[in-house]
Amino acid sequence: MVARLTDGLREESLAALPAWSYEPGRDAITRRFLFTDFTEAFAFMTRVALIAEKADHHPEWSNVWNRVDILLTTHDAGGLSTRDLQLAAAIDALVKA
Ligand SMILES: C[C@H](O)[C@H](O)[C@H]1CNC2=NC(N)=NC(=O)C2=N1
Repeated sequence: MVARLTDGLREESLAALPAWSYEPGRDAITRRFLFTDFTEAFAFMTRVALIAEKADHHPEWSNVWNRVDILLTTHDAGGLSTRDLQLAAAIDALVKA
C-alpha cells in the first residue's frame, strides 16, 4: 500500500503543482477548472476518467455546467500520497496541451 506523504515531502512536492491548493482538513489537494461550456467540461472529465481508471486512482469531483472541481487524496493511505501528485501532474498536462 502507498504511504501518506510526510509534511516535508508534501510541501516540497506541492511546489511543483502551483495550481493546486492544499486542503489540510482532508489531507488533499484541490483545483477548479473552468471551461467555455458543459461540452468542454465533460470532454475534460472523460479524459481525466480514462487516465484515472488506467492508474486505478480516482478523483473526488463535481461538475456544474462549465466548472469542474477536483479533489485528490488517497483513501487507502488516509491522505495525500505520490499517487495524487502523479494524477495531478497528468491532469495539469491535459489542460496545458
Ligand atoms: C481496489 C482499488 O485498487 C482501490 O480501491 C483504489 C481505487 N481508486 C482509488 N482512488 C483514490 N483516490 N484513492 C484510493 O485509495 C483508491 N484506491
